[in-house]
Amino acid sequence: MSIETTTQDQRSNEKPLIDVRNLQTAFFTDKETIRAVDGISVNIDAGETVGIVGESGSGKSVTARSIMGLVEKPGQILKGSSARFHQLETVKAYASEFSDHTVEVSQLRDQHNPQDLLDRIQSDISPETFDRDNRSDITLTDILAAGYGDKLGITSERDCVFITGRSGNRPENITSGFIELTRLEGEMQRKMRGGRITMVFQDPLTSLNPVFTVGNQIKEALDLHRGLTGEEATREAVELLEAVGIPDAGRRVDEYPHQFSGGMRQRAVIAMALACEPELLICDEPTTALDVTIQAQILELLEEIQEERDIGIMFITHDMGVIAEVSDRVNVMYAGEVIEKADVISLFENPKHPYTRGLLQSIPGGQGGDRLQTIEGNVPTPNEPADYCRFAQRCPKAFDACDVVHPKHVEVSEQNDHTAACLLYPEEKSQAGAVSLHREKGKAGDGDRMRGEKQ
Ligand SMILES: Nc1ncnc2c1ncn2[C@@H]1O[C@H](COP(=O)(O)OP(=O)(O)OP(=O)(O)O)[C@@H](O)[C@H]1O
Ligand code: NI
Repeated sequence: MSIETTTQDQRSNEKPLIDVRNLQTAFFTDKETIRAVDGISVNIDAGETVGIVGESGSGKSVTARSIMGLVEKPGQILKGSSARFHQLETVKAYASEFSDHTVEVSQLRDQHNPQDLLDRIQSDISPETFDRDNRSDITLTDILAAGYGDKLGITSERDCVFITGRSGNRPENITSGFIELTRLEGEMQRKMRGGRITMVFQDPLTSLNPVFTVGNQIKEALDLHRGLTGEEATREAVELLEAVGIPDAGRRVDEYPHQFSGGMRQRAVIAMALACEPELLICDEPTTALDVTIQAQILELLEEIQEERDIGIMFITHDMGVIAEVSDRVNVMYAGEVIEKADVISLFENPKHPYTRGLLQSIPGGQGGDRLQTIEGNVPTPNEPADYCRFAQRCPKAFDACDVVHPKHVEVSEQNDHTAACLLYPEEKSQAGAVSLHREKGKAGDGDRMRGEKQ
């Protein structure tokens, strides 16, 4: 989990493992609509750990559940959202197994001009909806991934593997493409969840069944996702338990979860996750319930696993200290939005958003000195698309415009890819200049006021 610029550079031409764009997940209850995740964009490369940090209720878990396909009624991922899974081998396997859910974008491209299609989408959509800077940058692939293809009648609502390039007709000749995670269902969903993408929750008992031995549960995963059974599966289960540092694995494989300590249980859950050979591991507060020593051991274990297996990790926590330890890059969430993103060093050395600064001051021994400061007030529930800054009420730096202009992400330092959504930036502009920049960015057809159509 070191920051290696060379690896970053080598990868810069490639697609990230997962590319989440403008993800919006809302809960439609009788009383209210909760826009739990309101337009976040996050990407993760193979071998990289991306942290998601924010106070309770900021939308971290709903982000994870949306990617996993675990959003349940009355929750819904809204149209305009996209989460593209780019791992080529998996795309090929899906294209082969679910060929009737596959669309050849290069062929559609000959027939359709993205700009014409955009004109045909009724609501006025801004480039921001697609996480692009200009309207002309929006591609056909963006339009399909965000779920507008079926609205336009050029794909079916069941299409989910979008193939952009291949030479010849066979799945093995596919050269690029992605699986749109927000549109998976049924068997396609089951293969992805707990297969290519797995999740580790705060409480290991959510993932472990008390009536089966730990070994049997690992073997079930091995059977389901890798077709291993019998002796072979038992051997692999023991090896996995050894790999996650469980001593005397040959004996413990036949024990039940209640015979394991909390830390050992979480290790067993991680072994179960690894049994599926995931490409992406989502950890939602995996160490929050553990004591500090065990927590450190689990974090170390995750780091080892990652180095060995080159998997991408999304790491969710409300703890800035843990984030500093595990992440390569960090996304700070507030009320359904990512409000600052940067590599971990820039974020901690040079935090920009007043909310990030507030979080850092609340770390014991952190920038607040010995006094532990917490930000006064609570995260508001996002009920409406915001045309103001959701943090303004609690922000020590707020000024008049914060109540009427929605801040957009702008570059805030020379460091690459360090952005914050705050009207104080860019610093080199006057306050009025900065405000009008944010206003302009949000305009482009007032698109984001129109967001959030139900799928
Ligand atoms: N099933 C649900 N029905 C209605 N609202 C929900 C549901 N699940 C989550 N929410 C709401 O979505 C918002 C975000 O919740 P989420 O669990 O993602 O927060 P979080 O950042 O993970 O917080 P924590 O640190 O406490 O785990 C909250 O306002 C929450 O009440
Ligand atoms: Ni959570």
